[in-house]
Amino acid sequence: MNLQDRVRVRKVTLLSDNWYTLKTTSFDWLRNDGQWQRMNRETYDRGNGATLLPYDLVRRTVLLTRQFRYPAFVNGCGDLLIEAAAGLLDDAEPEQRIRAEVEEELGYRLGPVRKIFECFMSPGSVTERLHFFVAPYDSSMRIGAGGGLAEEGEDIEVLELSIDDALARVADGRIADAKTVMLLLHAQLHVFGAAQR
Ligand SMILES: Nc1nc2c(ncn2[C@@H]2O[C@H](COP(=O)(O)OP(=O)(O)O[C@H]3O[C@H](CO)[C@@H](O)[C@H](O)[C@@H]3O)[C@@H](O)[C@H]2O)c(=O)[nH]1
Ligand SMILES: [Mg+2]
Repeated sequence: MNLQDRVRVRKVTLLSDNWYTLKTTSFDWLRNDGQWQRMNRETYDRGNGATLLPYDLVRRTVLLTRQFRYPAFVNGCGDLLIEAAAGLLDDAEPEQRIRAEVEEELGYRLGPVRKIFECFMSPGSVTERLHFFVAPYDSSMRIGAGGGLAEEGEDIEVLELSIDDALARVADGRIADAKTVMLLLHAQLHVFGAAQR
């Protein structure tokens, strides 16, 4: 049965329309046992995003960012967060947006990029679909210091790590951002791993 035939939306209420939007929706769901069940779910809509891991196969390095994330801080994170460069699409194409974001945050103008997958990062409450990319980089692509847009409150450090150091930080929890862990494990298996075989 088509999913559209299992959901009957009754009422959508806008709870917050400040920076992004938060809604609560009352709907009926047709359960597997054939019964209709009434539900309420909140959805936080901040649009879709893209993220990218630049890698250097010769030097066995990757480029990451380090920045303050208030929602992580308020949930007990006592350090700046190490993350892959990422940004919201603002209705642009994912590849075009992530290229611009890598220039702003990392200061590199990339050549070809490769899409690897797209994922819902928190599908119980956040609508966002995140597009994942990897791309080779080298020093000739560096066009600036990166750091993000200060006028938007971005205060980003650029971090170049060996892939082994980055993976060690995933293992001991110093890298704890989901998109970044996903990209690094992908790179271990399919980028650096493939290059060794
Ligand atoms: N004033 C204000 N500014 C905000 C607010 N929330 C975000 N911003 C600003 O909005 C901009 C968003 O920056 P981007 O680089 O486009 O996005 P991002 O925050 O890095 O998000 C990326 O990472 C997220 C977390 O991993 C991803 O969820 C997201 O898809 C994206 O890839 C930043 O300048 C940030 O300071 C807010 O509530 N108020
Ligand atoms: Mg960003």
